[in-house]
Amino acid sequence: MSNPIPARERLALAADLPLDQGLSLYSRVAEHVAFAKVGLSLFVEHGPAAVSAFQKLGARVFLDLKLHDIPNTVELAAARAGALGVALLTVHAAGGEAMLKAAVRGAREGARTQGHAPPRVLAVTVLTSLSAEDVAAVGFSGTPEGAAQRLARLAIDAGVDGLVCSPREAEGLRRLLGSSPFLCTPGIRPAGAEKGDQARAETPAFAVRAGADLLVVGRPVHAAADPVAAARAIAEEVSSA
Ligand SMILES: O=c1ccn([C@@H]2O[C@H](COP(=O)(O)O)[C@@H](O)[C@H]2O)c(=O)[nH]1
Repeated sequence: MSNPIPARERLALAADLPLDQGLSLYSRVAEHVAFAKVGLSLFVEHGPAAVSAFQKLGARVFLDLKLHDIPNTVELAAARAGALGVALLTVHAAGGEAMLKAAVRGAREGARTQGHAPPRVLAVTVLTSLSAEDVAAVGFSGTPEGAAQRLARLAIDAGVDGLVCSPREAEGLRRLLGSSPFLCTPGIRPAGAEKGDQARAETPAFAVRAGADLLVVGRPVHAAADPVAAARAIAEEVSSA
């Protein structure tokens, strides 16, 4: 059975490009992709101007800053992000309960001061670039899936709205946490696409069937000979999964 949410609402373009190129690419694929993800490179270079530039194109902005600091610092940063009217904001689950609660509080308060809807705060569990060996080397015990589940439980209990995880972990997180957390999966690679630095990548159809709400795609669209055709093909795969 196909998912009732249109594919466009389930796709985010990772705009990890110079701003002018990111805006131009988003405009071309906007018919298939509702969210533009502003990440570290764009935000370090352009700050809030990068957010407003995508908002002017009609994009819902996913501000992927992966905040990870002491609670007071994260609360202040999340409040500034909330005030920008972003739809989604990321923090690292490994920042711990007090930091996660501070992020949610800050994001809601910042949005309220500007009359915006509060962003969904998403906690990054285990980066999709980490292999099982990397996960062991950074000191997590067990498998990436086990570590993702422990971090996810901590983050959801602290009040975040959703999680960032590999498509490989989405099904287990749905079993553990039910249908309500918003699950966002980067590490999306259409069949045959270059994996690059993504160690725990899967196809769009795999992510949808595993229970992902939002799929993040960057290089498979940027690097395609025809980015619009690539975005359309991913949207069709999402619709028919
Ligand atoms: O665990 C994570 C968390 C965030 N990301 C971000 O998603 C995109 C993926 O881009 P691709 O070019 O499709 O690999 C990128 O902006 C990352 O910062 C992630 O990949 N994994």
